[in-house]
Amino acid sequence: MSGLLTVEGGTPLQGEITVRGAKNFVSKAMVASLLGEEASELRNVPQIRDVEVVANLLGLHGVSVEHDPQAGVIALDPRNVEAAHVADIDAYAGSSRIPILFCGPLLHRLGEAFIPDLGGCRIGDRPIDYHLNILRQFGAVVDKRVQGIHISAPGGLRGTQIHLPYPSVGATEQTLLTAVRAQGLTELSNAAIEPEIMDLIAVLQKMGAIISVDTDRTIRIEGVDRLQGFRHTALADRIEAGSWASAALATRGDVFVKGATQPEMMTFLNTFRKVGGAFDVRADGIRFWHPGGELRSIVLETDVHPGFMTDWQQPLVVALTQATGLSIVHETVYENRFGFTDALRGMGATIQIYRECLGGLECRFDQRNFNHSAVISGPTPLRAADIEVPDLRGGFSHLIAALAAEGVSRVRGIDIINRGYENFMDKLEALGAKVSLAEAQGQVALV
Ligand SMILES: CC(=O)N[C@H]1[C@@H](OP(=O)(O)OP(=O)(O)OC[C@H]2O[C@@H](n3ccc(=O)[nH]c3=O)[C@H](O)[C@@H]2O)O[C@H](CO)[C@@H](O)[C@@H]1O
Ligand SMILES: C=C(OP(=O)(O)O)C(=O)O
Repeated sequence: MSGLLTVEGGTPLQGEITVRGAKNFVSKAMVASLLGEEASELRNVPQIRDVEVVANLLGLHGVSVEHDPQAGVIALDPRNVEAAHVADIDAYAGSSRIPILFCGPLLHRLGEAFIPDLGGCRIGDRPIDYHLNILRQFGAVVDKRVQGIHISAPGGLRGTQIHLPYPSVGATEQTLLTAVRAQGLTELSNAAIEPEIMDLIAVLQKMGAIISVDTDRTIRIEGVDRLQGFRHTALADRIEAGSWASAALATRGDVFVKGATQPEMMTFLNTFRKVGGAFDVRADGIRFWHPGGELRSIVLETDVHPGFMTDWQQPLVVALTQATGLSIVHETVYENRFGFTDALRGMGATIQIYRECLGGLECRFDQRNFNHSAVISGPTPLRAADIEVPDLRGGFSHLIAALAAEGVSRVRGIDIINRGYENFMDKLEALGAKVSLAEAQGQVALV
């Protein structure tokens, strides 16, 4: 789906949509299948670009992948894993951040790997220094090339003690996926403990791994000689659920998000309630709605789990433009995640961005030249505009703003949104949004 999206705003989103498995878990579980000596099966898999990219990368490595997108089932058979040709793999440069997580499994299976340059959202520098240091600590040899990285483990991989400078999600997953079959014990301190990581640990345990998680962010992994396949149902995508919740709030709507689950969304739900949103947790999902009256401004800091996650920040900021008073948002996870507010200002929002830390959390960006705090003054009516989607969550936020704005907006580059939001055009239609898609050739298709 490429092209231009026309959005006639001003209609509250109303109805029901379904959210399936988490983008930030499913792709990692697919990589974990490489470690098994038998086939694995993953359920509740959403039809999003990141899943497609990882399926293709696994295919290039000889994994047989059978995907039933409708049923959300993916079967992965890694029994014939082989090194992929560099040229083929390189075609995936810039496609997502997941290739870096192939290192550990491929080193165990083949003794070497080639990793293309990474993609993902440009919301900061996103270095991979933790990943490479971790791999070196396990005994890997890292050879950075002009494009991509070649990695080998001539002496095998041995368990080690790792302390993360920051509880990075990817670096924690890197450690898990490498340690489970390394020789001996690995201890990881200051680990990330996001629900998606816990679900990955559940998958690895099903495969035969021995992993314990302490309350002080220490994860211990006892390496084992072999792992089997797994059967697992992915946890729900709490980012997508939070995004639709924010869309309901910003458009004064009422959306039942089937599949959304409470435990992983506790922090979001608290914030949603403080802003003045209403929700009802049901057995099969969560209903989110604007109860009428004014929304309240809040002070918010993004943080690692169990804090308010950074990926919820961008959609919620759009709703905050409709809250009365001054809201303050301190982004402590990424140094450059407020670029999307330029377009919101163009639509009438009053948002100022600051280099200073406007919050009390310890922040790596203090006294550095990063625009990582925002002050939002509301409520301000939003007006339609022409918008270019900058990244996944920023793009969805622009879509929310267009839906809340009076008039007809034109949103370009919506393809990026497919990376993390399954069938979002169908969902918008189900919620009564007035949207139409003009394909690249200029044809307009009503949805
Ligand atoms: C595919 C996926 O799961 N993406 C999620 C994952 O990204 P990802 O795993 O890339 O995010 P990390 O948790 O690793 O990044 C957190 C912070 O650590 C820094 N860092 C990270 C690694 C490193 O080697 N060096 C370094 O400095 C990053 O620049 C960032 O400032 O977690 C993020 C934080 O919840 C989410 O926003 C992303 O949606
Ligand atoms: C930043 C995100 O993802 P990625 O790490 O895949 O870029 C996101 O999902 O908001």
